Amino acid sequence: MILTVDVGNTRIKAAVFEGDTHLESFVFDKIELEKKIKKILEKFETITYLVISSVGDVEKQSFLAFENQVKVHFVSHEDAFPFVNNYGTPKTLGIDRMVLAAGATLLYPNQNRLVIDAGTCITYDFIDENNVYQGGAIAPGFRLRYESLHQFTAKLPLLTLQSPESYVGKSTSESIHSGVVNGLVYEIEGFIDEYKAGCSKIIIILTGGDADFLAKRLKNTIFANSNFLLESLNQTFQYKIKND
Ligand SMILES: Nc1ncnc2c1ncn2[C@@H]1O[C@H](COP(=O)(O)OP(=O)(O)O)[C@@H](O)[C@H]1O
Ligand SMILES: CC(C)(COP(=O)(O)O)[C@@H](O)C(=O)NCCC(=O)O
Ligand SMILES: [K+]
Repeated sequence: MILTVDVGNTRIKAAVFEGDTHLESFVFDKIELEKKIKKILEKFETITYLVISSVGDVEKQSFLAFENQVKVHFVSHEDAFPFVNNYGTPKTLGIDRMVLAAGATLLYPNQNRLVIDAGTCITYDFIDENNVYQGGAIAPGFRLRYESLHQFTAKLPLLTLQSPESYVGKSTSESIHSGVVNGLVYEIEGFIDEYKAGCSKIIIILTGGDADFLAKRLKNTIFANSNFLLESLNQTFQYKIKND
């Protein structure tokens, strides 16, 4: 049994797997990390591995504290990955993006794949039909957009995510919601159209904390799975074990 943990820039997600079976998921903040992991390990006594993908600023020691109970593995650029990496700066490619690309490669073999992860940032990752990771894009996510409008202006209030009534905002609040939500939806649609124009067939996977909110608002029918990173982490680790 494996406990996978994804440390993002907003929050921590974790899931327990037995082989390919996803048993339970958890979401928590950085300050609760050790307490939550301890509880999960108590609940699932047969967990043997703790597998971590981290792009956030959590101390490794918080995980190493469990080394007397389980084997601890931090996914790194040195691990075996099932794709050829054609990124110009492979060492700076986010480990979460590597894991998403690995999951897409293993779960949807030999086809063009675009993974869109809507979290703190919106990341786009393209793996072509020859299993070559080609790159993608990084853009601000919802919260970063709302916060930057407030932070870098004198007059704009800080709002939280809300569906706009229309693309024509009739007040300051409506204008902000339209700009942030419709803007991001149009941006994602634009990228999808661009990728679709560039390849005959492509599978698109949408994940991250805002995947469900976005999926409802996108014209394109795409596969939304908010657990895709954790499932990919499980697949990536199994691949590493077989290929080391
Ligand atoms: N309970 C929640 N707490 C915080 N963010 C949430 C929650 N539910 C949904 N979200 C949305 O998910 C986003 C974070 O997504 P996530 O994929 O967890 O980010 P990251 O991997 O960068 O930490 C937030 O910006 C927010 O819009
Ligand atoms: C782009 C990211 C900040 C996304 O983080 P997230 O939204 O998942 O918290 C992360 O993948 C990262 O730190 N990347 C390094 C730069 C790169 O991928 O090229
Ligand atoms: K992301």
